[in-house]
Amino acid sequence: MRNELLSPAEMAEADRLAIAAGPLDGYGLMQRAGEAVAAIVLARYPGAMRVHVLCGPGNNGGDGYVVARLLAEAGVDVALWASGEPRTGSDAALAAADCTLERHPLSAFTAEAGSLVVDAIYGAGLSKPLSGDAKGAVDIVTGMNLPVVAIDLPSGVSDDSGEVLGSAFRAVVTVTFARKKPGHLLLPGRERCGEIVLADIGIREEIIDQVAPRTFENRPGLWIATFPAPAVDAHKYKRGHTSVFSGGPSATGAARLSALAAARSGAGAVTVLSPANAMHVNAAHLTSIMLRKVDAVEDVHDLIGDRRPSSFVLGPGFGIGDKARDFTLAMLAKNRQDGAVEGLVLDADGITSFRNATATLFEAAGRPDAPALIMTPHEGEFGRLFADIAADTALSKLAKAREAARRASAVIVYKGADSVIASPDGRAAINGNGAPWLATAGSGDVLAGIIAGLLAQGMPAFEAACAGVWIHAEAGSRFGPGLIAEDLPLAIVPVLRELTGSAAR
Ligand SMILES: NC(=O)C1=CN([C@@H]2O[C@H](COP(=O)(O)OP(=O)(O)OC[C@H]3O[C@@H](n4cnc5c(N)ncnc54)[C@H](O)[C@@H]3O)[C@@H](O)[C@H]2O)[C@H](O)CC1
Ligand SMILES: [K+]
Repeated sequence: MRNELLSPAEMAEADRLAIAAGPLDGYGLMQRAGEAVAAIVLARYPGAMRVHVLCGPGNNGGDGYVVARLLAEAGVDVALWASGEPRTGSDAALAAADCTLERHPLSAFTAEAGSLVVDAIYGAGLSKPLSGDAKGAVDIVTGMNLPVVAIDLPSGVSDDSGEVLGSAFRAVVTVTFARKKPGHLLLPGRERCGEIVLADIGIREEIIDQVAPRTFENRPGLWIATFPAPAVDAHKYKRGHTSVFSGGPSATGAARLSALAAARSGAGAVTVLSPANAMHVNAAHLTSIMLRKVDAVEDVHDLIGDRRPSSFVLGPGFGIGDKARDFTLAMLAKNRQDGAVEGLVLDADGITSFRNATATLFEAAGRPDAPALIMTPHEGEFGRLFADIAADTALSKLAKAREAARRASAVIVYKGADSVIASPDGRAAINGNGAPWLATAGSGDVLAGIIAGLLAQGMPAFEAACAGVWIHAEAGSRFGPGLIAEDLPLAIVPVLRELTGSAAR
């Protein structure tokens, strides 16, 4: 499955390469785009009394002129509303010339109940907040609650960031071309798109390969090739050993949630590392999961020497301070080559502990052969480590995660309803299968555990993080109402079963 997302620049490049390679020229691509949208309208709304096609001045409007012409040719009652004149010689001007329907100014737009709107005002070229006639049309359509089919993107949604510039349509269906764009998945854009239909307009796979996009929709196709399946001769340590640091006596539950999730995700052995004063509390609640006392940094070294855990989780319920920093740096100082530590998932208090010591953390993570560092900040934690990036309003969530990953030499899982996973090598993925049920206490602890469990089984850090986010979201979405974090480790099992089936194929 192809999961690439195209930035506006990459889409323009694909466009240019496709036109250069032929056989379609720019107007040919536009006609294919218009045909795809008209087919959706006819299939989905066969009974629409009237279709209002709203055309802007650019090529998005050009697609709209094609749609208006094709719908009228199919016998639909079409009203055509135009905002601005296409530039002379543009593909949009050709499309407008081929569409002989009477054109009304968008500033005079009115509609009737029972009609449908095709939004072709702005697409990839949106450059500023909607105003004037475009904003007026959004207000009327939204006020009347008319169904909208958006071409490429609902006008007002940025394809780069998913931001709503001023105001935007809320579409029932958005038809986009060649590949989805980040704005289809990032919030609030995702909510404005409705169902997204991807139409093939003749931009071939080789063209996309030439553009070599580095942004992806987070779906199994992105990482299934590295998804672990136990070998026939598996024994427990061969399936990976994950260790999870516990907090003190009154903060042990988070680590156990992580540990359970790591075990469910397939790590053959999992150990909770507990301070001496919390050993009894932890022991009372653990069965298959092992327990070991770890109070000082020497204990961390001993553990790594003796038991060779391949991945760690530090942060959930751990407490903020020197101990978190010392333990983290001790792990990052190990060499991956020795087969010692593959990686560390730093979450919650583990992240916050470095708010005034970011350079030390980033340097340790950037050392060649250091274990992989995966950080899983939500918005607040992200701002603690990357205050300047967080405050930069010119950057999308995608760009923020990417810049943070590069700076920290870490895989960053920037959590939220539209989690972004970014790798220091420049790859990034946007997650789209989340559900509000996942916003529950302890949910993040489970996510950290799943990622660490996958890491322990040899999955590369970026893929493990992507897979962890997707599996966690899928389990939560399928479970639905009533979900609490305790349910999640078991709820991932059916998801894992399906994935293991597809990995074996
Ligand atoms: N890429 C492809 O393969 C294909 C894309 N198609 C369609 O083309 C649009 C992108 O067209 P473009 O002309 O670049 O941009 P727009 O039509 O979105 O915008 C036109 C123009 O409008 C001005 N503008 C933008 N925002 C505002 C605003 N808020 N207020 C006032 N004016 C604004 C600005 O000058 C823009 O340049 C893409 O989305 C597809 O639908 C093809 O037809 C098929 C192939
Ligand atoms: K549009």
